[in-house]
Amino acid sequence: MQVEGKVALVTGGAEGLGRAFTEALLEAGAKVCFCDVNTEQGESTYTVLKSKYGSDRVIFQKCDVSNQTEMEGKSLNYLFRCTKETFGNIDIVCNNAGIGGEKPPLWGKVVDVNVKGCICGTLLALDYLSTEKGGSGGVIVNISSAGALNINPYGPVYLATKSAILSLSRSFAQNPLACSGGVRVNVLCPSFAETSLVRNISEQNTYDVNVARKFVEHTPSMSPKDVAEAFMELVVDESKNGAVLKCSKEKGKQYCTINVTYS
Ligand SMILES: NC(=O)C1=CN([C@@H]2O[C@H](COP(=O)(O)OP(=O)(O)OC[C@H]3O[C@@H](n4cnc5c(N)ncnc54)[C@H](O)[C@@H]3O)[C@@H](O)[C@H]2O)C=CC1
Ligand SMILES: CCCCCC(=O)/C=C/C=C\C/C=C\C/C=C\CCCC(=O)O
Repeated sequence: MQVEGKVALVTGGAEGLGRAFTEALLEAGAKVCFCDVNTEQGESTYTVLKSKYGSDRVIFQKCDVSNQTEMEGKSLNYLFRCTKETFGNIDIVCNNAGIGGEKPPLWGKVVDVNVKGCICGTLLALDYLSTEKGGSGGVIVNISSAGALNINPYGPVYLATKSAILSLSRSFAQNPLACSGGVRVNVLCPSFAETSLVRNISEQNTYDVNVARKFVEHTPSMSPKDVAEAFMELVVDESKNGAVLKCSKEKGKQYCTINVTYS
């Protein structure tokens, strides 16, 4: 896909990986709407990006991806509508917003943000991108985790949500809604990257926090820019649909094949 002139929507773009994805898309010539629940950080990032890329190429919207109804404030429905109204089309969607939290009552919010937010964002993306519904096709990249391909005793709820994103994306890639509408659906599975999510590992979002921190310390971490490079490959390479791309500091990019049969 030629990214120049295309329109992208990124959730959770105020900082971390979402900000790096937003910048990579802007750098490649796209117009980007990024959203975040954190207005202060979002506005601050917007100020930087606007001065670098121009106010006609980037917009920031406050949005909580776990908000399923218009009544409660800025929902994903609103975000998609606003992006289309501002830029005229949507070609690229990245469902990135995600949080960690293992213990009650936090784990319910983790499911709402990571799973429901990604499902809602994927369904809306199919609606807006599909050629059968007036769109011009395009690509959805959902953000899972390298942990979703394995087990991890310290973050079972977080990793369950990331496994859900993996299955959701691989399944939608073969679904008629996507296939007949010219929409590719790919999933990125990063290992550790230097962001607030990892810096803020605590008793609330991991079991055995000291062991978890040691595990993180001993696993080489990527910069958000490294992860954005892998993300852009899934956007640009039109041969990739249903692709599962793992990336890590030690091994770089690796496409994963998952073979499961029903019998
Ligand atoms: N940092 C890492 O090592 C890895 C991160 N990931 C995934 O990458 C994604 C981004 O994570 P990071 O950048 O590391 O985290 P981060 O905490 O640095 O950034 C996440 C952003 O999402 C926003 N956000 C949180 N809840 C939201 C909501 N309900 N609605 C809208 N925005 C919301 C936050 O305010 C923040 O700006 C997440 O889905 C995470 O699970 C996956 C693998 C590794
Ligand atoms: C090789 C595992 C890569 C996991 C990368 C990832 O998604 C990082 C998430 C970091 C924090 C999320 C917060 C809580 C979830 C808890 C654990 C995740 C794994 C932590 C660990 O010690 O392995």
